[in-house]
Parts: sequence; structure tokens; C-alpha cells
Amino acid sequence: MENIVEIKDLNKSYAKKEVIKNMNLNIPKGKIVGLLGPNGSGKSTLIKLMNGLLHQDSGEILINGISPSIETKKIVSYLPERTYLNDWMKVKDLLEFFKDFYEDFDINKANSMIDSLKIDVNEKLKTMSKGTKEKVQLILVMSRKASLYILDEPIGGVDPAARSYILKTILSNYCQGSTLLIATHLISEIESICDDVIFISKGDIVLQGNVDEIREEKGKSIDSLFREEFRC
Ligand SMILES: Nc1ncnc2c1ncn2[C@@H]1O[C@H](COP(=O)(O)OP(=O)(O)OP(=O)(O)O)[C@@H](O)[C@H]1O
Repeated sequence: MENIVEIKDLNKSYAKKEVIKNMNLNIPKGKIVGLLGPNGSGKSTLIKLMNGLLHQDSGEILINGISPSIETKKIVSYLPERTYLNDWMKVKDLLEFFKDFYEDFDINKANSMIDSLKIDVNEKLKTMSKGTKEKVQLILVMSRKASLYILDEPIGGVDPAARSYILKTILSNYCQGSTLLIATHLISEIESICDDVIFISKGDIVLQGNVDEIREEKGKSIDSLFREEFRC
């Protein structure tokens, strides 16, 4: 199977602190993959490296065969941990902004998700609740026709009742055949939608595999396995 992400012997330190340690990882095309790990395990650092926002000290990252660059930004739709959007913008301005900025942005798809989640297009990001802001940003990112979607903690602020509805809305709209990498702590919520999971601990991969196979082999849910593996 072809891989959308290939990582070889990757190392990254901040000052003297090693955060990614000789990591090797392949992510196959067409899968929904959960990137799971405790606080400080290196998830956001890895994602920033994949998006070219940080540069590794050594090793290689290939996205569809090329190093992170302007070329890979065209095929990667990224939801960062913290927003980069101007909060004085209204939802309808953001939709236009994305339409102008990304050739692959499908404004009709975005509008239909905005409608189904009952979001007011005239509201400014600034006055929105944290959860609604997250919904808007997720809709923008998922309305691109990308080959790889990378979501860093996408729905942490969304109330539990709305989470599964949002995940379903997103999944029924995202570009089939693409890969979705979701870094999250909300394991029980995403467990049912993921094909594969990756456990990261102290900057290295400690487990990677198919969700059903892992559940069968270990005789427990991914959520229980995570709690056991990373018990404080
Ligand atoms: N800019 C930075 N300068 C120095 N250290 C940093 C910087 N960014 C992150 N770190 C450190 O690198 C380690 C990994 O951080 P990272 O944000 O990648 O973890 P994470 O798995 O995403 O954590 P969380 O689940 O809490 O978001 C942490 O120990 C963090 O303190």
C-alpha cells in the first residue's frame, strides 16, 4: 500500500530537550488515523514538522514523496492547535477568504456544514464560544479537497453531545480516498471512526496498528489501553 507520510530516523530538539527521538513512521493513504499520546509526548511538534512550520535536526519527512514545502501545503489541509485566523472576521468573510486562498476549497460543502450545525454566518469569530469557533475552523479545513488532513486537537472545546454529530458531519463530507490524521485526547469519541491508531510516548512511536486488530489482540478498547499504558 502506498504511504502518504513517510518518516525516517527523525530527530528534533528544542534547545537541549529531545522531543522527537529517532522516529520512524509510515501512514498509508486512505485511512483515518488517531495520533494519541499524553501531554508533552511530541504530537504537536511532529505535526508542525510535517507542515513545515518547524525543521528537523536530522532525518526525513516525506508527504506524498516530497519534503514539507509550498508544494505539500497544496495537498495538506491543516488545523493547528491554536488559531491563526483574524477574530474580527465574520463566518461569511472566512468562507470568502478560504475560497480566495485555496483553489481546492469547496464553499458549497462548507456552507452546507455551516447550515447543518446551525452556525450564524454573520457572527464574528471574536464573539463566538470556544466550541463554535472550533466547529467553524474545522469546517473550513475539512472543506478543502486535500490528500491529507491533519487535525491537531480538533474538538476539545465542543460539548460532548455535539462531538459525535460533528465528527459524523465531517466524515460524511470529507474527500473520500484522502487520509485524516487526528491528534487528540478524546479517544473514546474518535475510536469508532479511526481505522488505525498511533501511540506516541516521549517522542517515539510505541504502538501502531489497526483499531479492530488491536482491540481483538489486547481484549480491550483503545481508550482503556491508552489509560493503562500512560497511567500517571
Ligand atoms: N517552542 C518550544 N520550545 C521549547 N520546548 C517546547 C516548545 N514546544 C514544545 N516544547 C516541549 O516539547 C515537548 C513536546 O511538546 P508538544 O507540544 O509537541 O507535545 P504534545 O504531545 O502535543 O502535548 P499536548 O498533548 O499537551 O498538546 C514538551 O515537553 C514541550 O514542553
